[in-house]
Amino acid sequence: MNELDSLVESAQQLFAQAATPADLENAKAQFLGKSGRVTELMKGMAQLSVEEKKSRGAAINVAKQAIEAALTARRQALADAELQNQLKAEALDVSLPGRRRGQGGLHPVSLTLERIEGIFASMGFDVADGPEIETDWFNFTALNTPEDHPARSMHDTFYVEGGTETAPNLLRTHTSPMQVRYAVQHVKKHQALLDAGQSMPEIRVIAPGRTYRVDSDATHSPMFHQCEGIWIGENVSFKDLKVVFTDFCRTFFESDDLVLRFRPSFFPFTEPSAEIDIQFQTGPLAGRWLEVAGSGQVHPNVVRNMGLDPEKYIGFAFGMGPDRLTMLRYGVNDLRLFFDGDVRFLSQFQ
Ligand SMILES: CNC(=O)COc1cccc(Nc2cc(Cl)ccn2)c1
Repeated sequence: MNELDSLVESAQQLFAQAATPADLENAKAQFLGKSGRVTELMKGMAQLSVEEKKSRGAAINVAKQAIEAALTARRQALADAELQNQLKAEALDVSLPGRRRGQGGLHPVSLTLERIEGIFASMGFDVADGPEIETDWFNFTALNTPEDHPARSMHDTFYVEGGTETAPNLLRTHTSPMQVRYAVQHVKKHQALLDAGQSMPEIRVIAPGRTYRVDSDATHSPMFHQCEGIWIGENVSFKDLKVVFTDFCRTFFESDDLVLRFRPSFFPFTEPSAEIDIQFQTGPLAGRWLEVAGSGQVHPNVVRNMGLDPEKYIGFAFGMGPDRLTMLRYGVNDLRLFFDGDVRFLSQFQ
C-alpha cells in the first residue's frame, strides 16, 4: 500500500475513534488543517517539475477527497447518534394516563364558618355580612367603648389612611359593627311598627367574618376570624343564651354530654358579661375547661345606639373565634398553620 493510501486509512481510523464533534474537529485538523499532513504533502511539491506536480497533485487530491468524505460521514454519524440520544431522553409515553389535577377543597376555617352558619340558621338566625374597613363609630362608639379605651389605640387596632370621623378609617377589630349595622337597618325597616307602639320582629342574627388586631404569635394572627351573634326582643334573657349556646356547642362538636360554664367577665358592650367555657366528658380533651366565647346581656347604650328603647328591648350577644373552634375540633395547636397556605396541611381537611 502506498503512502497516500495509508494516510487515508489512518484518517479513517482516527475519525472513527472520534466520540464527539470536538474530537472529530481535532482529528480533522491533523489532516486537513494548516499544519495538517495533507497540507504538508502539498507544500512538499514545491521543488517538483511541472509534469511531476500535475500527477502528484492529482493523487494527493484524490486522497484529500477520500479524507473529506470520511470526515463528512463521521459528522453525520455523530449527529445521528446525538439525535437518537435526544429522542430516547425526551421520549414521551403517550399511552400513560393523564396527570390528574388535585381535587380542590375548602379551607378548614371556611368549613367551620359554614358549619356555624348552618347550625344558627337552623335556630332561626339570619347571617349578616358587611364591610371589613369600618368607622370609629360602628367599631367602637356604638358599642359603648369609651374614647380612651386601650382597644382604640394603635397598639391594638390597624388604622387606614384618609379616614375621618364618619368615613371608614380602621380595620374592624371584631364583627360587632356588622351587628349594629344589621340592627339599625332592621329598626329602620320596622320603624312604622315601633312608632305605632307595636312589636317589631325580634333581631336574631350572626355575623361571621374576618377581623384584624395588632397581634401575632402561636395563638394570635393579625387577621383572624370571629363570629358574633345577637338576639334582641322584648323578652330575651340570659336563659335563652344558655339554651342557644349549649345547643350550638353540642351540635358543632357532635357531643351530647358536653357541659357549659358561664364565668363572670367584662366587656364594654354587655352587662352582665360572661366568658363561656365548655367541658367534654369523653375524648382526649375530657375534663378540661376550654374557653370558647365571650357573651353577655347587650348593654342598654348599645341597644339605644341601634335605635331601640332599652326599657323595652333587651337581648344577649356572644362572640366566638372560628379559628379557635377549628383548632379544637381538629386538634391543631398553631394558628399560623391555617394561614401559611401549605397544601400538605390544608389537604388533610378535604
Ligand atoms: C371571641 N369574642 C370574645 O371574646 C368577646 O365577644 C363578645 C362578647 C360579648 C358580646 C359580643 N358582641 C356584642 C355585639 C353587639 Cl352588636 C352588642 C353586644 N355585644 C362579643
